[in-house]
Amino acid sequence: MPCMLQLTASESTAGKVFSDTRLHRRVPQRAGRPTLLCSNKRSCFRLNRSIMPVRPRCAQDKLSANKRQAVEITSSSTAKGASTTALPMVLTVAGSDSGGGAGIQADLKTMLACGGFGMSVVTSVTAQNSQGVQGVHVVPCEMVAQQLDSVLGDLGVDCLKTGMLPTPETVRTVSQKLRQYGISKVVVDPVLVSTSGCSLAESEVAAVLKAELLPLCTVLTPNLPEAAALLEGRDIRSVPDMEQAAKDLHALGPAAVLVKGGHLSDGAEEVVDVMYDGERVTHFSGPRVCTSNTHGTGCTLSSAIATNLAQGLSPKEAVRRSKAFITELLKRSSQITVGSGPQWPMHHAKMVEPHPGDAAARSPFDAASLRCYAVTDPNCNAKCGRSLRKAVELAIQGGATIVQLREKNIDGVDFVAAARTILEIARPLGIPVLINDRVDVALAAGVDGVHVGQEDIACADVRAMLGPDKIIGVSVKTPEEAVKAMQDGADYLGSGAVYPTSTKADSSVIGLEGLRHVCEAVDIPVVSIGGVNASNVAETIKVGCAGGALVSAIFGVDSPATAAKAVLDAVDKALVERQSDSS
Ligand SMILES: Cc1ncc(COP(=O)(O)OP(=O)(O)O)c(N)n1
Ligand SMILES: Cc1nc(C(=O)O)sc1CCOP(=O)(O)O
Ligand SMILES: [Mg+2]
Repeated sequence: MPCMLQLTASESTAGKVFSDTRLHRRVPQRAGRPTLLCSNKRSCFRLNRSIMPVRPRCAQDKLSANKRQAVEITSSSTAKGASTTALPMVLTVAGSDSGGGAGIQADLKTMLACGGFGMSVVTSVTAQNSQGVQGVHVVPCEMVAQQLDSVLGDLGVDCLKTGMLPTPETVRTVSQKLRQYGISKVVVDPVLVSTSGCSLAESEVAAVLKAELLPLCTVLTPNLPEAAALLEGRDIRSVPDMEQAAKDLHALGPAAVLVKGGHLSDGAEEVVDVMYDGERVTHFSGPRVCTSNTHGTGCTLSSAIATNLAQGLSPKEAVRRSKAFITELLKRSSQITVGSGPQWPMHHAKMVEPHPGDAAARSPFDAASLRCYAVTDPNCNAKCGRSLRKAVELAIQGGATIVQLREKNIDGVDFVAAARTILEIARPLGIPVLINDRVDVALAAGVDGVHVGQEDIACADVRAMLGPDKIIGVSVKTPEEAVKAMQDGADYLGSGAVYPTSTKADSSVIGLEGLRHVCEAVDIPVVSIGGVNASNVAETIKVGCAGGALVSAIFGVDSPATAAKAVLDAVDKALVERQSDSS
């Protein structure tokens, strides 16, 4: 991984860094009188002078216009409204981690990865790396206040998060500014001690946090040691203990409390975080990711929550998404080696750059391939006295656009051999061949993909095994299953049974309405299956399908070619009608 260290003065908006030691910039002052800010790498000072207000250079620029509006609002001492810019503006008030894994640095990386415009107020400068914390330099409260004024008085904030607040005075300063600017969305990550055991806050900080900051807080995110510290050293050893702690912390003022369970040593494979919002307790579970790359997880989670809140999500939905984000980030970072100490950071770029399984990392799947989807069946072929190869040949002759080999009674060796003979027919014609259930067979035969159901190997695992370029189809019955499959890297969904079918008698019927809900929930193509034939396939196109998947209507009849042609004609006609209806 390329590592970069830049020595520079910090700029509280994080939009750019001071790169010139004699940088002069005019910034509007809240009271309406412009201020000339002079900064170099050793000092930063403010000169109040009577100079002409600066004319905005890009009057048409929306952001600039919004900034000006924010200035007008704040110059009458009111906080900027959350919707004055289209960007979710997120501010972290925290300590700097020179190692880049936690603190301000992790916060800004997270805000970027989650789609926020990250800004920063530095409360403390720490010298830190993978081995621990070597030094802490507290930023004077006047400078913390000045940074807050710079950001809140000009750019505006949709959500603010706090991290390391090293002294009681820092907590008081931040709380006072939150009240002054009327900041209504506040995430408090009560950073007290570093993972390596170094104290990051003076001992009186917990008491002042409770008295001053928690009453202003929207979501409080303590881990178990932090929750214990805020509750007079209470033992928290189980999920019921966490629930009680969340309720007791809620009584101190936050609208919601998320007690994180990562430190619970109960041997469970799942990590459960517990949230209490004054009405109900919610559990958020995710797999425990086995990795040393955990430095900065608390900062990252709280920043993700802040960015999601800034985007208008409810606290519960913001936490749910942020938990999924951190779990995925931990997985994707688990192999990264940085530094010689015990604690390695995560690499947030892993959530931005293409990853196997992301739609962006794969070549787009052509939904037109699904128009006439022929799914083989050994019983149909036996009944009609045809070999698998002959049956597929006829289906393709008639117009089948994709073939799935659903050979349930065949062993692996024969299955691979059969798949290779089908490839000989299909590949020259550009017809994709998929294997039902068996990822090993698909890999060995080199076919185009796999179709799996809810009881088969999980889609995300299939994607990890097949890589970004193979086609993966997943069977779903509900919108929830559909969204999950899409997120896990499916290219298309098979949804049914739309009508009763004796080919898979145990498949419950979802009907056309069930199919419509699935189609509406996702933006990957859906193919209908279960009792589908040339006479009813058009109905499934009307509710949003890209095609029909058929077993008996193609392979259980005298002429698979004629049957496939009738299906393809019906689908194409229905697609044209759907197109003209919508235009
Ligand atoms: C296109 C398509 N859709 C659904 C299925 C069913 O898959 P699954 O639920 O795994 O059931 P089996 O086919 O394995 O019995 C499918 N095969 N193809
Ligand atoms: C393989 C399969 N999957 C289904 C599902 O509901 O997911 S129904 C089904 C059988 C479809 O066979 P026919 O076209 O003969 O009805
Ligand atoms: Mg299956």
